[in-house]
Amino acid sequence: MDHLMTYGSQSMTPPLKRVLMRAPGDSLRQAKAEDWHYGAGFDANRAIEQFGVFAGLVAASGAEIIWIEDTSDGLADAMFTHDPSLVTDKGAVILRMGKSGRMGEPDLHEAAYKSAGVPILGRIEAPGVVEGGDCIWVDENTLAVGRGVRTNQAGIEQLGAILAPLGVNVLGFDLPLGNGAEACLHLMSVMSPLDEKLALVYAPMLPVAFWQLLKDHGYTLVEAPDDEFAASNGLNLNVLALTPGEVIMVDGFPKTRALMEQAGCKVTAFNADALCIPCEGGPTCLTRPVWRE
Ligand SMILES: NC(=O)NCCC[C@H](N)C(=O)O
Repeated sequence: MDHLMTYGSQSMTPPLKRVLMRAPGDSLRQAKAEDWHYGAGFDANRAIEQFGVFAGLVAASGAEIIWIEDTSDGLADAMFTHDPSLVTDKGAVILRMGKSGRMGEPDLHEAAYKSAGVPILGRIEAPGVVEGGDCIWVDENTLAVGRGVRTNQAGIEQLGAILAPLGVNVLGFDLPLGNGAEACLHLMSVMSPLDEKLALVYAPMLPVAFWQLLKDHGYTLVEAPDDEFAASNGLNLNVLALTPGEVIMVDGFPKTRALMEQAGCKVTAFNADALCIPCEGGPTCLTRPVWRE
């Protein structure tokens, strides 16, 4: 069981020990912005450089990176490894994507887990869809799941059935439509865990029952400012905890940074104006934690 213990992640802030990532390469270079809903500022070569800086920060934290290779498979969004799978203390769940261009990604994750010795606990099947960005561990027995454009009720029910034997309660919360069906809006677009009971939120878009659940669990909520949420396409809110209270954010949002620092966090920022902001995914989205402990 020894090396098999090198997975498990039912909370989102303990030290990141192992993480699944995919460096963008030719698939991103070949991507047409309009096909992928990438916005102004998209520049594949600069995005690739910025990803390199981000991966350096993750590696410097001591986390082991399991790499999925970009084999020019045309899966431009596959750098956002947070979304096609979820890892529990008993193994990985292979998800099913709500964005049609991403349907090929879960198979890449399944293959990566097989070679890394991480068991596959289950798989979301049609008509269910669930994306990892919609899943938030409120505590190790409670998984909140956003019901929206990327995740549907059938998927939430399947996930609930897969996780019930682990004693995990899966709770669905309705998301707003936001900027429309083509845009990326996950539950994690409106909340990032920073420490065990500390989270950065964009309060106006939080599902009320989810906000109540966080309060009932004793969370302190740091509220991101409207202007930086708007200016960043929501990416000021997408913050990766490397360890409790030590986080990586996208550079350029000083008010959000100061609020996290006032709440006791150590913040590192990297420039992602060609990567995260146009491609609609931040530091959490670029990582699929496989082992946190
Ligand atoms: N967890 C996340 O928020 N992932 C971001 C994914 C961005 C990607 N362009 C997408 O639309 O799926």
